Amino acid sequence: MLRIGMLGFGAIGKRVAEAVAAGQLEGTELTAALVRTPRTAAAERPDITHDPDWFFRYRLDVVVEGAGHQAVRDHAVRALDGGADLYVTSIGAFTDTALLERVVAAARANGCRVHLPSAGIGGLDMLASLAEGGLDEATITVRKDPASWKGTAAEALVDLDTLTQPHTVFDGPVREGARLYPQNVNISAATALAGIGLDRTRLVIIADPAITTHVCEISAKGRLGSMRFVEDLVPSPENRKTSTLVGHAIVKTLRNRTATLVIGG
Ligand SMILES: NC(=O)C1=CN([C@@H]2O[C@H](COP(=O)(O)OP(=O)(O)OC[C@H]3O[C@@H](n4cnc5c(N)ncnc54)[C@H](O)[C@@H]3O)[C@@H](O)[C@H]2O)C=CC1
Ligand SMILES: O=C([O-])CC(=O)C(=O)O
Repeated sequence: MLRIGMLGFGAIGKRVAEAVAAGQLEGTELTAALVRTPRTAAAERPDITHDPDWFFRYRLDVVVEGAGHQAVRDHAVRALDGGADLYVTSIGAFTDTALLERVVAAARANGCRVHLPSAGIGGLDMLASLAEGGLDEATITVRKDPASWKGTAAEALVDLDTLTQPHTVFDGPVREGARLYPQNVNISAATALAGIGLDRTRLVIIADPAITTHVCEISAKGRLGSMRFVEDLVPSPENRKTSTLVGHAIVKTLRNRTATLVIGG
């Protein structure tokens, strides 16, 4: 039995829990989940806690983070020191390269692995393959409706409520943009780490009143050729900043862990 600990129980964590409960992840149990604040729901589900010491008392094979950058900073090394493999979705936390190095060192010291899953972005397999031959340039554009940028740095740049035209709220290196928008563009950090890195990958972020979905595009060029990938995804009713697909993608990634036949990757 694969024992999963979930950091976060929102749009992503609940989808993993649903999949386990529905028998869609064979041989897997959701052993415990860690959330930020004490919740009444914890009374209904004793396996959900806000107490890290309680969470880490469980023996876990896998810890899946779907909680945010601070959770990566606070709990990633501890999860690995406990002997679990770690899946991180808040990949923008690794714009802090020293943190990534600490996490990888902890994994190595404990004989564990760190996974940065595709989650909300496609095309990383192709991008990483292109990078094997050397990449000259890579750009990721993240376009979401104005409501998805509420509570972010974009609010200081533009009135999101009265926007009538697409507005570019960031254009620069991923290392800077993924830090500025921690809940919305983790996919840009995944793209950068798969390709030509956090400083050389260009990130363009657009608040677009003409759309109601998340439209993200990767384009890259190198010695082996070029690629262009576009996705157009439905926002999660649980968290508008997150695409509904992300939780499903994590379920697929976890299924690949135990599957006999693995496609892609
Ligand atoms: N790589 C990717 O494609 C994507 C990554 N993400 C990342 O996943 C995170 C979670 O996304 P959602 O599930 O939509 O968020 P959500 O807001 O629906 O749920 C977040 C959950 O994490 C918990 N949490 C927050 N901070 C915590 C902390 N410091 N320690 C423990 N628990 C904590 C909250 O209590 C809540 O249960 C995002 O903030 C983002 O960083 C989100 C979407 C796509
Ligand atoms: O689900 C998405 O739209 C991507 C996302 O929020 C992120 O990368 O943080």
